[in-house]
Formats: sequence, C-alpha cells, structure tokens
Amino acid sequence: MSALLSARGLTRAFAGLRAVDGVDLYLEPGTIRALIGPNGAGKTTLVGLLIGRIAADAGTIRFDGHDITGLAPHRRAALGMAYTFQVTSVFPRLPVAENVALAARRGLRGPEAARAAAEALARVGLDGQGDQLAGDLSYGHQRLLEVAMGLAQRPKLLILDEPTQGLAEAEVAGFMDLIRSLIPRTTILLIEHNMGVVMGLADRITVLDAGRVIAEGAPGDIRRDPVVQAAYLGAE
Ligand SMILES: Nc1ncnc2c1ncn2[C@@H]1O[C@H](COP(=O)(O)OP(=O)(O)OP(=O)(O)O)[C@@H](O)[C@H]1O
Repeated sequence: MSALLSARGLTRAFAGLRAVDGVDLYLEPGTIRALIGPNGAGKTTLVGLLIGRIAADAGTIRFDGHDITGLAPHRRAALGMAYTFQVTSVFPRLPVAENVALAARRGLRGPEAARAAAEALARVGLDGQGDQLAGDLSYGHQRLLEVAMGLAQRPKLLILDEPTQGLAEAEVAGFMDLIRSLIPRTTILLIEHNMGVVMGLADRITVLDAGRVIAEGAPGDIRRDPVVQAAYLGAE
C-alpha cells in the first residue's frame, strides 16, 4: 500500500543543534503511529516540519500524492492535515459548538462545514454541550473539544501532540476508544509520553533520540529493543 505521508531526510537545526536530523517517516493510511522519545528528542520539531510551521533545512515531504515540502500550513491543512497542540488552544469565550464550527470552516463550506462540525462534536461525545462556553468545560473535555476541532476539518491525517497529558485515568481510557474509532477513515500520528497509551494504541512506533530515528516497529518489538530501552524506556 502506498504511504499517505512520506518524509525523507528531514533535517532542521537551531543554532547549530540538529533538532531533527535526517528523519525518514512513512505513514500507511488507516493506521496509528506513535512518535516517542525523551524530552528534547525532536518530536515537536518533526511535527512542526510536517505541518509546515517550521521550514526544513533539507529533506522532502509527500502527502497524499502531493509534494508539500514548501507548502504553507493552510495549504497542507486544505490537503487534509489537521493537528492539535500540546497546550490547549480552544477559544474559551466562545461556545463549544462555535469553536468546532470555526475549525470546520477552515477547510469546508456552508452546509458541509455545519454537518462536519456536528458530526465531530458527536464523535467526541460533546454534542450535548454545544451551547456551553468552551472555557467552562473541564480540562479533559477541552482536550476532547480540540480533537473535535481537528476532526471537523475531516482530515486524512490527524496529528495529536500529547493529547492525554493532564487527563484522569478514566478519561484516558475513553480517549483511547475514541482514537480507535477514527480508524481507518483517519490516519493518526500521535506524540505521547504515556507508554500505556502508546503500547495500547499504536500499530507502529517510531522512536526519536537526539533528532534521529533510533528504532521503528510494532509495540512488542519496540518494548524489547535494547537500544530503545537504553535510550528511553529504561529511564522511565
Ligand atoms: N525554536 C527553537 N529554537 C531553538 N531551539 C529549539 C527550538 N525548538 C526546539 N529547539 C531545540 O530542539 C531540540 C528538540 O526539541 P523538541 O521540542 O522538538 O523536542 P521534543 O522531543 O518535542 O521534546 P518534549 O518531549 O520535551 O516536547 C531541543 O534541544 C530544543 O531545545
């Protein structure tokens, strides 16, 4: 099967330090990929390169048949890439439904945007709370709202940066069910520190360390990989 996203040789340095150093990444459609690695490994920078918020020094990125290497973030979004941030980015003074409607209108128009927004809210289970101010939702529900904002764009690829950070145990279980329910329509790239979530969700795991991919494979292989254990899992 051909990759939905393929990145080759992606490189980006900050003040001489290679935050991302010659990374290759291939995402099969309809799968869940986790990106893990110690603090400062380059995960957020890599995602920044994929979505176009950070320019690459070298390397190429193809997405759904297009070379997107030099494309602006909104053009990548229009091709079907959505992402949620590490820090919650909802508009607290707007109603929940309006937050999702705004996100939907980034890529879709009129009645289709309205339909996508309603669908996305229902998908994360917030359809009963559309009239509440987003800022009045619990932290966990705000994180779900963010996922709904990503889904409202009907993305082919949804990138989630530490989506379970700060969630209660019971919320994490619900979140995992939600992510599974998005497959195969949506492909998922997940930056995640919670190893239970990573091992429970990912089809494949890519391990970054000091800007390089040090391992990639199925969860069981990654768990047993001595290089990964030395660099990362052993330190947990
Ligand atoms: N805008 C920037 N300017 C300078 N250095 C940066 C910048 N962004 C990232 N870095 C550096 O690049 C390296 C990789 O950072 P990055 O945030 O991508 O790692 P990460 O794996 O996402 O870490 P964390 O798990 O802590 O979020 C770090 O050494 C960081 O200090």
